[in-house]
Amino acid sequence: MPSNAARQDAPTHSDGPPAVDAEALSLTYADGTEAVRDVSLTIPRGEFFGFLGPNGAGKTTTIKMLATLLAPTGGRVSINGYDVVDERTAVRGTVGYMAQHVSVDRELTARENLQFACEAYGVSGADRDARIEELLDLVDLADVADTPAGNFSGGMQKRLDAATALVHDPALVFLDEPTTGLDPKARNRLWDYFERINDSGTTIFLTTQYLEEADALCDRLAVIRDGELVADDSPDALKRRVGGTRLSIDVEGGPEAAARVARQSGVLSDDATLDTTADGLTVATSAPTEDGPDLLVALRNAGVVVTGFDIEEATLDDVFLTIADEGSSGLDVEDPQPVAAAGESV
Ligand SMILES: Nc1ncnc2c1ncn2[C@@H]1O[C@H](COP(=O)(O)OP(=O)(O)OP(=O)(O)O)[C@@H](O)[C@H]1O
Repeated sequence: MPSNAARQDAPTHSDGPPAVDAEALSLTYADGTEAVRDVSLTIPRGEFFGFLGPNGAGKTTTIKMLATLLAPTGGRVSINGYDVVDERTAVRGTVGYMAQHVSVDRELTARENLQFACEAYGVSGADRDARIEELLDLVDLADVADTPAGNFSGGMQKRLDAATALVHDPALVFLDEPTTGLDPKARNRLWDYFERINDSGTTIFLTTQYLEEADALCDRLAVIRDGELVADDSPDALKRRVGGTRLSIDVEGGPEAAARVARQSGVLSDDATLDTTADGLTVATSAPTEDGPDLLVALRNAGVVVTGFDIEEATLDDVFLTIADEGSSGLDVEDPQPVAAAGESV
C-alpha cells in the first residue's frame, strides 16, 4: 500500500502559477440553494490534493466550477493561471476530468477509446500514436490494447477511463470518486497508477468516499461541509487536531468513579479531552505517554480497578466524525475542550 511518508520526494513543480487559486468562490443555484460559499483555496502544482465532505456538501459543485462546467455566482478562480470565466477554453486545455461513472465506449477497444479521446482533445499526428502507447503502458493495458472495453473488468475500465482523461497531458486532473465500487485489489492498482501520474508532475484533485484512500494518497486534504471549507491541512495535522491519540481504559463498577478521579486528579495534560463509555473512559490526548501511565496510577491509588487499557491513533474517520458531531465549526476549534469542561458532562 502506498504511503505519504514514501512519497515525500515527489516533485512539487512549484514553478508557475498554482494549479488552483480560488478566492471566495461561491455558487448559488437558481432555486436559491447556496451549494458553495466563500471557498478560498490554493493548490500548488504537483500536489496530490484530496477533497472530502459528506453527501451534499458541495464537492461536485466545486469541481464543476474548477473544470469550467459551472460558472461561479461569486468570487473568482484561476486554474493553471487561467481564469475559469474569461479564459475557459485555455483552462479546458490544461485539465483532465475523470467522472465518477465510467465513460469508456464498451464497443471500442482500449486503443480505439484512446484514439477517440485524442480526437476530442485535438491531439493529432505523430504525437498521438506515441501518447496512446505511453498511456496504455502506464495503465497496464498494453497487452489488451485491441480488446473491446466491454470485455474488461470494472478496474480495467476505470484505468482506461483515467487514461482517456490524460491524452492531452493535462497539468491538472480531477478524479471524482474514481475507485467507488472497485474491489481492494483493483483499487490498489488504480492507486499505483494515480501515484505514477502524480510522480510525473500532474497535479491531482481527488474526491473519494474512502478515507483510507485519502490518507494513503494525499499530501493535503480539504473538508467541505454545507458549502464551506471547514478544514485544510495534511492528513497527519488533521488527525492531531482531533486529539491525536486516544487512550481507552476499562474499569470495574461503571465509569462514574473513574471519570471523577480523572477529572480531580489533575494528572491529564491541558489539551486532553475526557469521555465515558459503557465500560470506562476514553481520553483524547497529544501526550499519551505521560497521560496514560499517570492516569493509571491515579486510578489505582483511588481504588478503581482497571480491567483493560488500549492506545489508538486517531484516524481520518475520527476527523470526519468530529465534523459531523460538531457542525461546521468542528475543526476550526484549534484548542480542544479542556478536561474540566468535558468532565461536567460525565
Ligand atoms: N442543479 C442543482 N440545483 C439545485 N441544487 C443543487 C443542484 N445540484 C446540487 N444541488 C444542491 O447543492 C448542494 C451541494 O451538492 P453537490 O452535488 O455539490 O454535493 P456533493 O458534496 O458533491 O454531494 P455527493 O457526495 O452526494 O455527490 C446539495 O444541497 C444539493 O442538493
